[in-house]
Amino acid sequence: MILTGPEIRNAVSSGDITIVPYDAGRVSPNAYDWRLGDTIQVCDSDLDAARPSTFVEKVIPPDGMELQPGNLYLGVTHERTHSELYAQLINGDHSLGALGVWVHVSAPLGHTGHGIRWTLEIRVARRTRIYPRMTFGKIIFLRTSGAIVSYQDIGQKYVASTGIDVSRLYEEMR
Ligand SMILES: Nc1ccn([C@H]2C[C@H](O)[C@@H](COP(=O)(O)OP(=O)(O)OP(=O)(O)O)O2)c(=O)n1
Repeated sequence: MILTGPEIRNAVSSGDITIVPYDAGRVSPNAYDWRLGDTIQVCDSDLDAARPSTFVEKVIPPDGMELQPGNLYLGVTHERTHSELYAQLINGDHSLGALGVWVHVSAPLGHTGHGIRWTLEIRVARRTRIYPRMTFGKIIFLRTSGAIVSYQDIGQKYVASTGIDVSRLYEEMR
């Protein structure tokens, strides 16, 4: 079940959801409107799932950065979110989708117990200028059913994440 905006506000007040920085004005009817962070990693070369990938990190200037179709960009959310109680899903929003911007390629889920600034897998349909701290999408919170398992207790790949994570799939493929 999806949490409504008022329920997100309550959960932030009670500590069941952490959003840092938090702005109550960014709570929408069924979501929290998150922002793009200040840095982005750029990959314009071929990738191999069995090897570490190479990205170049850049600071997004205040007057914006133009993203190119065909490149893969790893961005990061401005906000860190966490909940031991609720699962989270990250997505873009219609305003961004209507510009032809994807905020993830195939990874919407944030596990219970994982406190993160989310890694974004950004692609653009057209050359598109983006800006640091712009509103970039929505995170929704879901009530779970069954015993809660915390991501940080089961030693998964990205548990120590502090920001942008490149794929660590290659570690499984050695
Ligand atoms: N766009 C995304 C999607 C997920 N995550 C974070 C939150 C999740 O709790 C964590 C793990 O996500 P997945 O389970 O989808 O990733 P993997 O299956 O690759 O990793 P693991 O084996 O650790 O579960 O990564 C993220 O930062 N950015």
